Amino acid sequence: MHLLIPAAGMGRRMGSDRNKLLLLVRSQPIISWTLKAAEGASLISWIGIIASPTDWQDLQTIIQKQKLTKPVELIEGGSTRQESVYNGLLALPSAAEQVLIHDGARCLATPDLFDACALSIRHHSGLIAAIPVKDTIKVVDENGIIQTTPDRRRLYAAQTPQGFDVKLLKQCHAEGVRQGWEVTDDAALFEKCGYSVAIVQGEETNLKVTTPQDLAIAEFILKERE
Ligand SMILES: Nc1ccn([C@@H]2O[C@H](COP(=O)(O)OP(=O)(O)OP(=O)(O)O)[C@@H](O)[C@H]2O)c(=O)n1
Ligand SMILES: C[C@](O)(CO)[C@H](O)COP(=O)(O)O
Repeated sequence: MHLLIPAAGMGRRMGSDRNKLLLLVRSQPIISWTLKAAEGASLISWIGIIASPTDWQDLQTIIQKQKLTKPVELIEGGSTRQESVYNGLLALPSAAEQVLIHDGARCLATPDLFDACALSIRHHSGLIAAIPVKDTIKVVDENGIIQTTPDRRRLYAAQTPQGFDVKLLKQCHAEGVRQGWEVTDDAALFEKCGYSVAIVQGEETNLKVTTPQDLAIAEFILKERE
């Protein structure tokens, strides 16, 4: 199974002056933890890291240090996650029929979660890891006044890995460019094109390291795993 790791973000919400994926958690860059999990997944055979060329040298050093046994390629990122993933899809080896996409910033995902998604893609052309939401969610208007309270039993928080049939996802990205759709995950493009997307049980600890608080939580979770 081919895996694409979007890693070309700026980390604005982290308030960092460099790509947040190069920040250290338990003395290792965030991206190293993500790569370690991908390396540990038995069904992943190829890894593409989508990143800004300014980070390629640092990434090469990290890859070499980790002595990964799986082939790793660097692919140029875009100005949004959506653009970065599309670049990644276009750079996949021609043999790739299905793909998993996993945020570099979700460095706590386990090898088991990658494998569960890789197994499930055999039965679905689109899937995402997701977990039921724990809070009551409110939909508000532009003035911050609550409009509705959706039934929580039908609400899931989207995570990655997300897995797709490569041909279909490429079509959906191309349609997204034509229509000017701006989305925050690949499942949204699949949904907009009318394809169904299944849910694979995600992991509560599979947080996306977005803010300094997340960095502290990731530090704690990784320490607990030692
Ligand atoms: N142009 C972009 C933007 C984001 N990403 C990647 O998409 C994932 C999820 O994005 P997010 O956590 O929002 O990362 P940033 O864009 O770096 O954060 P922010 O929105 O706070 O700037 C990250 O692994 C990030 O590196 C990417 O590959 N290309
Ligand atoms: C793909 C994702 O991680 C699912 O939760 C998320 O949508 C990434 O988007 P972000 O808005 O850039 O955090």
